[in-house]
Amino acid sequence: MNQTKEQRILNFVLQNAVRGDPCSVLDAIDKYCSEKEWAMNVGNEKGVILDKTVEEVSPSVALELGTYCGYSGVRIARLLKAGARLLTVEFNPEFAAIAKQMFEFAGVQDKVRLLEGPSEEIIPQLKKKYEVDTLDFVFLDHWKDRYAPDTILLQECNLLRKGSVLLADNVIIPGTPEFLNYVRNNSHFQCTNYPSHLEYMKAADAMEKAVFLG
Ligand SMILES: O=C(NCCCCCn1ccnc1)c1cc(-c2ccc(F)cc2)cc(O)c1O
Ligand SMILES: [Mg+2]
Repeated sequence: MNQTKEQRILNFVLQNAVRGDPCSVLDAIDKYCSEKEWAMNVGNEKGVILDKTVEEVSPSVALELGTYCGYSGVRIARLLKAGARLLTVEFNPEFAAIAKQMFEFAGVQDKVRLLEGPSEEIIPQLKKKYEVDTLDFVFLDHWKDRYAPDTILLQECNLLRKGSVLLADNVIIPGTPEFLNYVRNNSHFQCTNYPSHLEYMKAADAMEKAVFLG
């Protein structure tokens, strides 16, 4: 049976990175996806914006929507303080299986909980089933037309508190117009745009930070 691109990425990591070293995992994925096959990881340029935001927030409970191969999950988890945790949501079972192995190889599996399924089903379960009170940090990187409805759903489920930070990938390409309009015209959010580039490409992209004001 032919391998998928995501399996090829994982195999490259298993053969070229160092088990238990998250940075070597990130470097291996970036090397493979810039030299061999493009893939939709947040990448190293936007990854630095993600790092700085996570370090600023120093979240106890973080949520990621859109796990893919686990690149941004490893990126976030490697920066979490002792006892802090990342919940990451992936709809695609093949991607989830790859990401699970990626987290284990990187040695961050104890900090990360991978939740398989549609975000609109999982978000309403976070409080009771996953023992979440409120979310300190949310990284949005899933279907671009789900960013806005899921941001509304997070508020409806009382998962945001004064100061909760949302960081959205791809607000230029593929683009998230509905989300940008929603948070930028909403007095309950304080927004900041971070211009960057599409992962592994020269095309312009950007990230948007939206701080919930309560
Ligand atoms: O579609 C993206 N991500 C969502 C993938 C499916 C999520 C499934 N899921 C997980 C949880 N709930 C649902 C994405 C796309 C691109 C891109 C950019 C240019 C181009 F020409 C082609 C593609 C770049 C990204 O950085 C992206 O993130
Ligand atoms: Mg993305």
